[in-house]
Amino acid sequence: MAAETLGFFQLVNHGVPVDLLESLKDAAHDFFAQPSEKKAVYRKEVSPSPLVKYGTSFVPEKEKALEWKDYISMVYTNDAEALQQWPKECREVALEYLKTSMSMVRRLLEILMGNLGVELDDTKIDGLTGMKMVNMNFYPTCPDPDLTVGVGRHSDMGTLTILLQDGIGGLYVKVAEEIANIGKKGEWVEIPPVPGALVVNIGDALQIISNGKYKSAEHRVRTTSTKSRVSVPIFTSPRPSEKIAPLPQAVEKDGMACYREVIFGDYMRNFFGNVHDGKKSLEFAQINYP
Ligand SMILES: O=C(O)CCC(=O)C(=O)O
Ligand SMILES: [Fe+2]
Repeated sequence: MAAETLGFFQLVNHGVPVDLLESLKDAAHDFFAQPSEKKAVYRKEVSPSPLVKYGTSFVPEKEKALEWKDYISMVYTNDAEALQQWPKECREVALEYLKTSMSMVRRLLEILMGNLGVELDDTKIDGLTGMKMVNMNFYPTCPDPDLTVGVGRHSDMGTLTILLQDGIGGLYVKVAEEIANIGKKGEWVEIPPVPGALVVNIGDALQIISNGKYKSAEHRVRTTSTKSRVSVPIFTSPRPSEKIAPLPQAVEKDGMACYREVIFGDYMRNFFGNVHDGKKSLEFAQINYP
């Protein structure tokens, strides 16, 4: 199963209308096509809303070279605040996308958790996906793609990420070294754009909670010189106040816990406090037995 190996898969029967996906890509282009002054009002230092942040790269203060991308991120609290505070160029489609995707996220988690012997209820769903955020990424055309990266190697921090990409391509996932039963070990494979599909990938929180049964996916994005690219991820994760740890069912089966209990807010601070460096983020929670 892809969740135990690659950590990435694509879905076509996701229940999110295909014309909504088209509208989302248009909305992303509309937002980023605005003059810089219009977008800059959402820079984190000045944003009128604590839910909305516009920026470039991942941790610009720490990076030696910035990633070739801009993004807008929109945190979900409730419908009313989203419709009031998210940028008007994209608020309606982004909210509809989030809401229609969440039933798919729930179904996926029912299956993934079910495999670990855990039955999902509303409280558990809320523990795993209490924090939700829709981002829009914009990768401008780049005169010399060999000299830049769109997004550096990383895994996502949370539980599941749902990603809409357009037809340009350039998203790569690394086939983990530990995987014995599939070819291309350690190689980067492209996640090809499939019309109407959504990409799903596993984040660090789900790796920790499953005691490593589900692997967060290391991925990166290359730039292109021909056309700008947009992508629209939904990040779901535990809330910062949530404590996360390997499930007792998984630990019992494996005979030991591979990760310690962490407060997710501490995990986030470490994640956002360092530049992208593959799956190094997980070391924060890893237990190293002598
Ligand atoms: O643009 C993409 O396809 C992926 C972006 C990504 O990995 C991220 O925003 O975490
Ligand atoms: Fe990512």
